[in-house]
Amino acid sequence: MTDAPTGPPRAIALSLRGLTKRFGATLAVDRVDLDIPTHSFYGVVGPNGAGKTTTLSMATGLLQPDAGHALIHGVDMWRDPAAAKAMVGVLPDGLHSFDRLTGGELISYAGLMRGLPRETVRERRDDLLAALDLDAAGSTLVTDYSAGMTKKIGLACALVHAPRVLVLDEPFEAVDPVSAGAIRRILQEFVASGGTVVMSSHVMALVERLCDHVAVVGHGRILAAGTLDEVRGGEDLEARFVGLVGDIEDQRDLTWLRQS
Ligand SMILES: Nc1ncnc2c1ncn2[C@@H]1O[C@H](COP(=O)(O)OP(=O)(O)OP(=O)(O)O)[C@@H](O)[C@H]1O
Repeated sequence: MTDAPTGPPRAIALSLRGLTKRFGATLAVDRVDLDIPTHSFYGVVGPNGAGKTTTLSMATGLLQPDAGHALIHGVDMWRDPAAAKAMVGVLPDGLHSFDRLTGGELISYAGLMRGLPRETVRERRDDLLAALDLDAAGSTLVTDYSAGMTKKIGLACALVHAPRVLVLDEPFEAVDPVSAGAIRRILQEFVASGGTVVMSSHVMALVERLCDHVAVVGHGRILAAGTLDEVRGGEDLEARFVGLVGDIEDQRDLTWLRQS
């Protein structure tokens, strides 16, 4: 018996091999292997402290791994960081930016740092501020931004050099529903036009709605990874997630909180 034809294998946009990171006694990421196909919208989910941010930080050149490799379209992030980083846009967790710049200046700075011509930077800055509904805030200092606005300006900085792969840590956290809709549209168009999005999130419904692939991370390891349907295995993602990472073990009642 032969297997049904599945079509040619998709190229890999981001490949992690044996990625490992320890902080003192904590093994935050433990020999992670993961392949993220090109043109996928890939969700990374896991409980608090599972190792998502540490993994994504190593994959994008923000944190040096103790062991292992991260390849962006075949280019090793830690052997050839300039070439690898040119292909990635990153929205880190808790953006530490130059918050005495205005939003517009911050996008321009990101574009110039990426080597774009001034005129291109100007055009893209204005396009991004409009697309993310930040025109009015473009001349406000980032230090005066709300959490959601800071997230949006971080996303604009990640997009300005038109990367092939976007790696986003909790892009929808603290973002209002209208802005979330704008971000969703931008990301969906990015994937439809050939880009790859990797996004961590705690919101299972959002991952089910947006992502075509998902990895579940727990205790620094990949517990399940594949297409959304493969990982769900007929359940909804939340049920599968709880099944994989385990329910909270100590279900102690806070009886002292009861009012009567
Ligand atoms: N700079 C650091 N120094 C010490 N320990 C760290 C550091 N960064 C992360 N850790 C630890 O590594 C583990 C993984 O943390 P990480 O932030 O990657 O998890 P996460 O899955 O992104 O969590 P969350 O969903 O809460 O953001 C945790 O135990 C965390 O306390």
